[in-house]
Amino acid sequence: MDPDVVTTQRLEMTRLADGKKMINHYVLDGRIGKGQHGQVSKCHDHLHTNRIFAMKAVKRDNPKAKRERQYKQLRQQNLPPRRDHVPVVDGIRTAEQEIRKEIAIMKKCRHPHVVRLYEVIDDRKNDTIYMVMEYLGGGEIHYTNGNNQPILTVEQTRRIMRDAILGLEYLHHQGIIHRDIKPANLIWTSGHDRVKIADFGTAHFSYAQRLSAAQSEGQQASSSEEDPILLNDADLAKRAGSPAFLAPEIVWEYTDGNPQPRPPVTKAIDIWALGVTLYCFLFGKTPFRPPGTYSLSEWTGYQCTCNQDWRAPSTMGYDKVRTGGRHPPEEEIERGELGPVVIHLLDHFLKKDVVERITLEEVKANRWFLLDLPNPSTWLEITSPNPIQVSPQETSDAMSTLRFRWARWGRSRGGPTVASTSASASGTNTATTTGETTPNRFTATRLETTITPTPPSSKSTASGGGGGIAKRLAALLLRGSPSTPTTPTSTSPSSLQNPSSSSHHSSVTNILGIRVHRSQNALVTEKKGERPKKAKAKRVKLNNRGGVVSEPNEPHGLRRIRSDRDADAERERREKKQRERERRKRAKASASTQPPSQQTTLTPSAQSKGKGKGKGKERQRVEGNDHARRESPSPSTPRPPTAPVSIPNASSVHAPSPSRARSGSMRSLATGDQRAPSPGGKRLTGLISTITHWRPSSRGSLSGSPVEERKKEKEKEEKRRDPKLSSSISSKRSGTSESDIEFANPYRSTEDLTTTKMPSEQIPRTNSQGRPSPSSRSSSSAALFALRSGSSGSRSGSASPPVISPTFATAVMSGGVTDVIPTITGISSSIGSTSSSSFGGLANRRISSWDQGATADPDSRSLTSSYQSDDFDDEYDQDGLGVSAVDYYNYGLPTANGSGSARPGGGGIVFMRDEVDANYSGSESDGSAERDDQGTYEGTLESTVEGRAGGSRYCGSDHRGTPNEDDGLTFSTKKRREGT
Ligand SMILES: Nc1ncnc2c1ncn2[C@@H]1O[C@H](COP(=O)(O)OP(=O)(O)OP(=O)(O)O)[C@@H](O)[C@H]1O
Repeated sequence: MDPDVVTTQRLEMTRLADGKKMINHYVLDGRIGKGQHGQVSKCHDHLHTNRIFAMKAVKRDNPKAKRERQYKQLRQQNLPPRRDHVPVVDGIRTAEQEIRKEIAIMKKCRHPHVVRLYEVIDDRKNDTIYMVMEYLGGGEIHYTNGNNQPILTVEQTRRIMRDAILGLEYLHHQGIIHRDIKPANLIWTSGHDRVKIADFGTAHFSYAQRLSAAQSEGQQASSSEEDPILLNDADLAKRAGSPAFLAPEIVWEYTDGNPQPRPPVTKAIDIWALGVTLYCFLFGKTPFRPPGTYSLSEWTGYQCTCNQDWRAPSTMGYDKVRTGGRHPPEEEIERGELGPVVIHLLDHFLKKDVVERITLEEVKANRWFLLDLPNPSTWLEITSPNPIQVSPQETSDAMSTLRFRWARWGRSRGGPTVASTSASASGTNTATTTGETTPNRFTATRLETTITPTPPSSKSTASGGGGGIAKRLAALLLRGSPSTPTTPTSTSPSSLQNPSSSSHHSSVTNILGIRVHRSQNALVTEKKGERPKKAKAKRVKLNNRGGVVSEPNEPHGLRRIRSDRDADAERERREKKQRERERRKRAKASASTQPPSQQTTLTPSAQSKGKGKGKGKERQRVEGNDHARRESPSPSTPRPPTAPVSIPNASSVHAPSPSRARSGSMRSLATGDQRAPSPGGKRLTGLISTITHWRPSSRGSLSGSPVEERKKEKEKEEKRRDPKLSSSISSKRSGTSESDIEFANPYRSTEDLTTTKMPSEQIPRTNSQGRPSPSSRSSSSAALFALRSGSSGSRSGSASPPVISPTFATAVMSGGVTDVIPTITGISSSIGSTSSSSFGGLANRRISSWDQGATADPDSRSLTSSYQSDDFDDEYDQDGLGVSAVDYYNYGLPTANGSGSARPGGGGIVFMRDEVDANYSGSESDGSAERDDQGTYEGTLESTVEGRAGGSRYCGSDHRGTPNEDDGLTFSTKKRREGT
């Protein structure tokens, strides 16, 4: 309900000196239209003469409407013919009832393509009700020259139709069925730059539809008290509208043979009417009339509507575009020839079978409608009244829930900037074990922006809401008919590097949903509690190996959030690991006798020291690049052996990222570069889902590797020292431990899912020090998080916050949205690295596919195996906050200059990223790279985000919630730990 609609119960009528009539403060400037229910006058505010309105005056007891009702009763006896554009209204309703219904419906509407109601002057002492509306100076759309020839070009038709579709989509989303869509009710604005839907005299409010739409939004449908005069859905079957535009299901009784049962009357009647309108625009006449007739009886018209096919003249539009006939050849449609494509679309508009009729979603995605749009996917998303959402129920079996709040990351870190985020994007994941830069092997695709045809025979749901998830996804992912498949295009380098570019936003906007996943490209971590000196030594060591050192200002340090699932399993793993660790300690003690040359390392890792689980988490402080540079590797420093990895078809597969840090790894959120401040600092709520599921399979994957060799040596040593222990080890090894599991390489079987090869120029380079660029330090668990603000997104205003969309995740994983995350290396890589394997898994709602993605590739296995399951930073965990920073990317309408985005209170996408301190050498001071990271991490988690948007485009926040006045968005996380 538009709260801005004023109801005035006092009417004052004044005659001004110039003879003009003034109603309250509105001075009438003359009549601009007259309809069945009343007349419409132009008027202006007498105090503000530049404020112009349209005032519709409707008599409570409208004699004309009364006559019309009587006339209708006569018509039912098939008596006199009538004009086919004059509305008919079945049912005995008084004029006052009609006008009240119209007012009630208009009060609900606030949309750029729906005429807006400002004020209702309803004085009970007066027999007329006045509706003050926005003034549309362009008048109603004329489409014929009076000789049944079109006067609109095909291009003009498309633009008009696009506006009408948006308006109608909005109405349907509100539960409103217009029932009288026709050219005369589509009115131009003064500049003829926009068309709006008017005349809600016969509109119908469908409780069922509203309910459906509301449910999809997680909102409460308005109560009947709020909508006292709205119709029962049974009224829909009554004939209302203009005869030539009535759908077959409304006049179903005219169908030859009178088939049973009667088809349902739904919002599809508006789509039919829109199809008839389209036909009118294209051909200058209505479609269902016998050839050669200019006027026809209602009965004849209905007969035609129900039983005859429409004809397609050879040309359409004022510009006489060739149509290809009623049934144009398939090849021409597939080729995208304008005429055939439009006829094809019209064919789907005018399906007599309501089930076969096209839906508005499909219409919107039709390539003809998208033709001149600079960015169709953006347009589709931002014009959608119903963003993709998945109910909590839909995700519950895959995820558990954690809530977290936005808080400011304010510790030793400087204010993170988008620039730094951007800078990091050009980097890469780095295989620190080899000391060489490993290119990001992610393949990036973007959602297609080329035009694809409408899916030809999608079913129309009878009373569906604004948009089903599946349909939305289908539209977003496929957006086209099978005959003209979507062609993924590789993301351009620029789109990957510039988050604020328009292309970036264009794709971002195409995805509303939440996807958080854990990447496997963590490199090395620092251990909590480790003394700075040691950390420094580690960094040096890593540098010497060509590793990457984290910057202290790394803004994306979102710490890991513990899943509340698999607690038992996790506990078990911890215990197991503890045992393992103790054993290693012993082994290490014995290994210290070995000459350093024998102590080969593959993956830098660090061994926990002196602390138990939980509290024993170690975290290495990151001190920054400059520091690291000072400690650049000396030429004499030997490089560690290269990990024996081989990646089949490495250039095209989505290689999982290099290894994650074992401990102290953090998760960060990175969102879009800009976000328009939410008005008034509205709270933002959302849900982040994190899928964490790792089976490092390290032993299996590292078979034959130096690490494995080293382990074997250690075990031998242990065996020598402690035969009992070693026997247990060997017996354990003989079993099928998780880490022994060999995973099939999914890339071979899912090559079709890998998309475009990453352009060589995007392959990250090492920096001048021979290290990978700083950006590669951080790996990412990418989280795409749709933030919504305002009433629908606010905690108070919405029954359900935006939720994760597994289907959306699929879109992400399929690479379709990679270009929305151009600058965050980890994110890009993590998405890219898992896209092929995760696609199928997520499509089937199987999160384990993620795990496969992480482990299937030999490279990833060796690297991800360094990831530790219990890598929480206790220092942070104590306060239960797990998120350390967030970057916040807005999506939405590009601003006028095309750079930023301006969607106040709109959405955003959050990328959750695990910070990986790549300088974590993992080696001890003695040079050994101890791997105590052979465990697995499995689990899923889902976090609810609530944020507060203030003003700045980016802000970090202290993970403990310390607000920063300068920051526009703060967040924190409440996470649950388990198993400690
Ligand atoms: N907001 C407006 N701005 C400008 N002109 C308008 C506006 N609303 C209506 N009109 C004009 O007034 C005419 C009649 O308005 P409207 O269709 O609302 O009346 P009606 O009595 O409901 O008509 P109908 O007979 O189609 O039911 C329209 O055809 C249009 O030309």
